[in-house]
Amino acid sequence: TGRHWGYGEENGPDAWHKNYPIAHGNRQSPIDIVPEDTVYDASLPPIFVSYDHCNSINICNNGHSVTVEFDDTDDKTVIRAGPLDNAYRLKQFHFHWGGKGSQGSEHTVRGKTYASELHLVHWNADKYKTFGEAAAAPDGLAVLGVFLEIGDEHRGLHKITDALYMVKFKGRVADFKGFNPKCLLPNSLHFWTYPGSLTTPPLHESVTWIVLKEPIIVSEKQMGKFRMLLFSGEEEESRKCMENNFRPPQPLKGRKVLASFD
Ligand SMILES: CCCSc1c(F)c(F)c(S(=O)(=O)NC)c(F)c1F
Ligand SMILES: [Zn+2]
Repeated sequence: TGRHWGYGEENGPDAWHKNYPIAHGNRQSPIDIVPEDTVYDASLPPIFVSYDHCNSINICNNGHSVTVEFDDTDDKTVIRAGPLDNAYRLKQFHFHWGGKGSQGSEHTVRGKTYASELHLVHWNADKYKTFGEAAAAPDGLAVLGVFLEIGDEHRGLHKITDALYMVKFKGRVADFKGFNPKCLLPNSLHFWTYPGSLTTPPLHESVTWIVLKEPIIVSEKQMGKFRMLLFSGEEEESRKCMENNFRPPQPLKGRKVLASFD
């Protein structure tokens, strides 16, 4: 098969444009968020996260990240309001992280990077029939981004890090039922929002980004467990630790970043 995209020297973010020219588009993600340049919009309502009847299905190593998938056949787990005109259904969440210390997030805040970034991926099921259709539409996806900062250990993250051994290799999937990602949200839902894209190929410009200002705190030990995952499958001889699976900030190209707080 052809060279698959990844985060290595040859197939990393700087090479993605060869197979995905949209990489040089006008609404690419992530971006560097400069708080002084954001616009406080008092008319922006808070976001409502309705994750009560949570229904995670499995945890998976897809060779780029570790993802937890949800049953999105009805409106049980949605976010609404904020910059959104519809209810967006939770499809999956995953993480991006570094190799050490506090590099690893995708969005940055005035150049500051965090150790990791959680992405909760939602799709506009009010307007589109399938996730795939929504993923290619300008208002199809809403991704809630949460920064992870190193400090004390995070009780909610334990359930995830304790399950990572089951999906060490690319292609592995394991049952992971009843996990409610609400426990991974910080106290404040103050957010920045801007029109952007997937941060991995196909880099569709279909994401309304909602990035929370307040990080959650996780321990170095918990982050270390993510780095024991492998990019490679069990049958491959080259064992590459899954780390630094983040795309660097992309040009803002005149986009306005709104803030829900002053
Ligand atoms: C279409 C693939 C399945 S869902 C998905 C994903 F798996 C992913 F990794 C990212 S990301 O670009 O890496 N982070 C925002 C997404 F945006 C997604 F929508
Ligand atoms: Zn992501």
